[in-house]
Amino acid sequence: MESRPILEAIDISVRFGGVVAVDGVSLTIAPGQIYCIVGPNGAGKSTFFNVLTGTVRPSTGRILIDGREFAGRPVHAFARSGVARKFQAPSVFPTLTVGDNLRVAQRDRQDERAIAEILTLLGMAELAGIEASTLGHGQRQWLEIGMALATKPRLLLLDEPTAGMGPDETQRTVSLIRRISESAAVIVIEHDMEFVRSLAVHTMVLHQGRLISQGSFEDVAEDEFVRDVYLGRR
Ligand SMILES: Nc1ncnc2c1ncn2[C@@H]1O[C@H](COP(=O)(O)OP(=O)(O)OP(=O)(O)O)[C@@H](O)[C@H]1O
Repeated sequence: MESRPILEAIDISVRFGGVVAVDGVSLTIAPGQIYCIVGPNGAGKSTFFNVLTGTVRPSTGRILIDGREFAGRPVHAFARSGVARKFQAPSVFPTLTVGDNLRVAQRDRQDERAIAEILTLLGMAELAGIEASTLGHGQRQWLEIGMALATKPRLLLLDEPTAGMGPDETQRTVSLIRRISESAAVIVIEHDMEFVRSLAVHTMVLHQGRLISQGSFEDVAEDEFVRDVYLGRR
């Protein structure tokens, strides 16, 4: 049975002056689903994410969370409804311990059990007491994902979570995202096609603001138009 969608983005467009950054894109995501959004630079991926998290108001289109209209509502209303985001830019507090970074990120009363669960999920239970500044790049990225999880999201948006990671860390991130999807839907923007291939989920390709292809990774990778876009022929 199909679960009820958490979020529906319907025919979203975003204009910045003369630039149409997002042009009529729709997406529906239900609990447990994972989507990947790919596309060349300037395709509109980040702007679309900004719409889904409430930081950019769409010029036209509707955002429904649990069936209620959210377009134009403030970013904290999206967060309160369970939409969380890990940014590309670092947000870890380097002088705090790993555990304290997670505690700071918790919105509600401190929940030590939830912290312990997140540390286990991240594979970083042994590192709870160390200063975040001493973490390697991959561990820091995972901690940031953990900080987003500390808000107990129902929908987690990840913007290039494997940027700067080697192949092993990238594969660990694939496993981590699969485990996260047991409790939250996940949408990932990613440039690393090996990651997208491994994750093997519903993939959406944006180009010049438009959704030009979607389906399994294999479907979109074989799409002639998508190949042309990536090879710079369009
Ligand atoms: N605040 C803004 N004001 C004006 N134009 C913007 C703004 N934000 C984005 N744009 C433009 O909108 C288009 C889409 O940009 P966006 O950052 O969403 O693409 P992207 O797919 O995330 O690219 P990248 O992979 O490089 O991050 C680009 O032409 C960009 O220059």
